[in-house]
Amino acid sequence: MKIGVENSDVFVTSHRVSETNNNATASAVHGVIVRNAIKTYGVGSNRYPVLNELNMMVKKGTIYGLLGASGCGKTTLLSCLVGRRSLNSGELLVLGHEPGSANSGVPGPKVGYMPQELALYGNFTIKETLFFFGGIYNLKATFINSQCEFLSKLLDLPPCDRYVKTLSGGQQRRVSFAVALFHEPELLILDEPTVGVDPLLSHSIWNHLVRQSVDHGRTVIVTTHYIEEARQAHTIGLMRSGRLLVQDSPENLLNNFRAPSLEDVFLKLCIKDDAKNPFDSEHRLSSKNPGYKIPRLSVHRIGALIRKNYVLSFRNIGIFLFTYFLPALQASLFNVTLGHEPTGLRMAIVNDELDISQGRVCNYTTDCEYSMLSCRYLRYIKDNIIQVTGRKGQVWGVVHFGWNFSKEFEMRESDGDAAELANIIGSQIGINMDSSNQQIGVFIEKWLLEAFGDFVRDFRGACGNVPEAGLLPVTVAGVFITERKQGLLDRCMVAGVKMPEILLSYLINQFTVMVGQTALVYVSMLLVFNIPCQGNLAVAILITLLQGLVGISFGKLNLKYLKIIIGNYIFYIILGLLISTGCDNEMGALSLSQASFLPLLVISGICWPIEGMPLYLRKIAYIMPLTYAIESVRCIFSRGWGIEQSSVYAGVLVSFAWIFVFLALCLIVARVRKFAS
Ligand SMILES: Nc1ncnc2c1ncn2[C@@H]1O[C@H](COP(=O)(O)OP(=O)(O)OP(=O)(O)O)[C@@H](O)[C@H]1O
Repeated sequence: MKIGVENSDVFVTSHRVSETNNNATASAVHGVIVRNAIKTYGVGSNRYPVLNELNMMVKKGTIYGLLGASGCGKTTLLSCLVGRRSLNSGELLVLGHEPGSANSGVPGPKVGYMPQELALYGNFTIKETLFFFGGIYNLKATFINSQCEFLSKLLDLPPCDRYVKTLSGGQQRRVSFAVALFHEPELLILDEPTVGVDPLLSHSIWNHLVRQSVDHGRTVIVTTHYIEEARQAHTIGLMRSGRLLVQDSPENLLNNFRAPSLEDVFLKLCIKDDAKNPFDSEHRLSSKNPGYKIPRLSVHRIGALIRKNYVLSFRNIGIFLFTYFLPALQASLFNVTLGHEPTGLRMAIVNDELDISQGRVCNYTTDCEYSMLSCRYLRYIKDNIIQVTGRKGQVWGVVHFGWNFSKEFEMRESDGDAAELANIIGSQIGINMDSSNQQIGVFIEKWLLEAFGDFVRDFRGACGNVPEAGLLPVTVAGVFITERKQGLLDRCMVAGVKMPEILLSYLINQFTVMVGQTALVYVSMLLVFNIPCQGNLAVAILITLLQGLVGISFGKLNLKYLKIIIGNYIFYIILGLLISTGCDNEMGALSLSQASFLPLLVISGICWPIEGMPLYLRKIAYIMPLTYAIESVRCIFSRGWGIEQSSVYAGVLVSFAWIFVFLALCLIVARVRKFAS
């Protein structure tokens, strides 16, 4: 018999969808009930319907074969059934509950899902794969082992210690099939399990499904493009353009349509459907957001995720070791490359005071004698400057002494305020600098001035005068320079894993790695580079660990005689999680992560003091996650300040605040993406 359901024609003989049916009664008989399901993709003018008032009833303990052309919406329907997507409107009951509702067990242990894509970890062995999902379902090792043995024989799997990535395509699909059914769920949802497998395997998969339903009373929904193989299903649903054209037993379909094959039935239905109204129901779409339920975290699921993360990390031991030692390596590299005074800077010395007849030898006395004072001054210039004679070769500048420098200097000393201008000019040391490199120029000028101070101090002392009286009335204090990663996910989620559990497991894994990284950084800084910590080292380590939750950055602190480089990780791991939550692929996440690193580094005052930025940028700089943290560590290391100082506790508070902000954003982005897709 034929029943018209609103504007979609659905032929129902064995099951009639009655709106007056009591849900409880229907659920007792039906494993899955779908009523008036509407699902759209896209937003605004790009919004298009994929499920169009679809109605479907799957009796408990039966096999339902969902057939339809590519793109008709089968996978979308299944993903709504397993709770990975939400309907825009309509009613969905799986095992008597709305998917995702409390105690529904869907997603969770009541459903076994085999997605279209492989959705297995290639670096896991078959056994590790089953143990990982077993951990998520909280199954005992003895049960997993016995199932592993049983399914190996049943599905003719390769030895359990073989890596998934080394298996053939057909073998991988059998492992994926084993993962869907090994925890013996009430409901099996299989998205094209027989695609790309040989007819023999396809036959054995169907035989197994029949046994699962007949012998164990399990409900099975299976999609396939191969219409004839679905003859073994109890019910067949023929889907087209987001609607079910018909659902009935294969025998009834063949009889009712007087067709020799199911393909012919489908063909007749399609021709009939084409004569009907075109697919357009957009005007009836309503928006229904089921709202966000705060999921309960499970220790065994988090545990399984953490073990999985560790196993996968250690399988890529090269990359793991690289990332583990990277902060210490980078910190060391920063320490050996940045902040040191430049050496080997060539300066040309043009000394006209030297006597050509005496071979221009630069001799001087240490007495109070106004003779060859230019040579006496030159001996105080730091070894960082290489003095070369004449103006030959590549030099950073020229230091020039007049022919009568010592005498002019003496006259200027004795005449004081009465000294003549010519005399003053004659007693000057001429310095001409190549100003193409500002930092080097600053260093050289500073050293030449320091040398002059030392020279005056020495000479005046030798003459019995107050040494400091001849010094320039300027002191230069310490200069501060502050320098600081999807089917698999779906499968885990259908198994009951919650987004916060995934985030938490990553945080725990990364945190343990980070503790080792931090230890290495501190050992190299304190013991190898002998950077002293004037304050409480524990607070500095706490800030580093808090900051470290998201990657690596460096803070370089240079105070007069010391340099400190600290690796910061926590902040960047969370930033990485946030980026990967919002990205569809690893390359996108990596690119975003890299792209965000440098701006963050620059704006946090690591490369250049914040005080040198425009005022509007300073305000932004101060709310950046690294700014206060670096300042705190600097205050602890160089000033010896404690946690009671606002500059120190601000770093701790700001680090905590950013961790919570980013974690909250990760969950919001994951939620928005679920509803947008
Ligand atoms: N995340 C998505 N965002 C936007 N459109 C999507 C998304 N997923 C699927 N679609 C579109 O929805 C339609 C139905 O896709 P779906 O995967 O449900 O079809 P299907 O019947 O399972 O196809 P196949 O048999 O080829 O797997 C297709 O037009 C597809 O391009």
